[in-house]
Amino acid sequence: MLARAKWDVIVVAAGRGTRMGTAESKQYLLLEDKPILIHTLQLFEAMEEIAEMVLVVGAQDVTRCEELLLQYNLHKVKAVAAGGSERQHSVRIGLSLLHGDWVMVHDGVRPLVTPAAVRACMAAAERSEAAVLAVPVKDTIKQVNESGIIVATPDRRSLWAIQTPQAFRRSLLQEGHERAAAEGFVGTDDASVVERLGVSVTVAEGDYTNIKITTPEDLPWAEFLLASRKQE
Ligand SMILES: Nc1ccn([C@@H]2O[C@H](COP(=O)(O)OP(=O)(O)OP(=O)(O)O)[C@@H](O)[C@H]2O)c(=O)n1
Ligand SMILES: C[C@](O)(CO)[C@H](O)COP(=O)(O)O
Repeated sequence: MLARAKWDVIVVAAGRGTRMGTAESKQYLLLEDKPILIHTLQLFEAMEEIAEMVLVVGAQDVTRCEELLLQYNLHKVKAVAAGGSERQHSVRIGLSLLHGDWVMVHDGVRPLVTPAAVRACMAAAERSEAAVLAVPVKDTIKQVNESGIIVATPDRRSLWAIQTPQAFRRSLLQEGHERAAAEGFVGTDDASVVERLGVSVTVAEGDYTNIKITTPEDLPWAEFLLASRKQE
């Protein structure tokens, strides 16, 4: 039986990609034969659980992205909006354009997320109203002060590297963003604005191939992972 399409997705791609160090914003760099962002959008386009998407991009890229949507037949993207100065602002802009009950937020530069991982995140959110994809950290993580001195070594067993998508009942995410804006809070992920409401956010275990393409060495790694999948 086909799953009911009940999830909407905000794909955020309005960043400048400064850590990548390229003239072209990293979300438009080619991964194999098409832009990284297109890989990401095609993943959700193909999932029957997804009703519609909103794409949030740099103001200068709105027209370009509208043309890409036509070129790649990305019919579920119902709007392309100009983002804000921070990722959180871009999310909030996307959120204002959606009205379904359930919403996921996904980084446009995480093109390698799998449908199975997305489904695990959606299922966890449908149980708890808020869930994020994550993986246990493999390295020892330490807190270091401004002088470069280690001040704490958290127990690694409790540490997870948080990914996207992050999935929520839309009204909850909306409340979190409104509270954060009113209080001037800016976090680095979407769960943080919901945690501030005192809501428990569930972790759904994803996989280590769902990398965020951030710095130059991530590009060959993404190419390798994509090629490896084709051989599976
Ligand atoms: N104001 C912003 C900042 C980031 N993003 C998006 O959020 C995702 C994760 O952000 P990140 O990897 O940090 O991308 P950039 O901000 O572009 O990278 P950098 O910090 O190196 O400039 C990316 O898809 C990015 O385009 C966004 O939509 N709006
Ligand atoms: C949302 C995120 O991908 C979770 O790990 C991460 O916080 C984004 O951080 P960025 O600095 O905006 O890439």
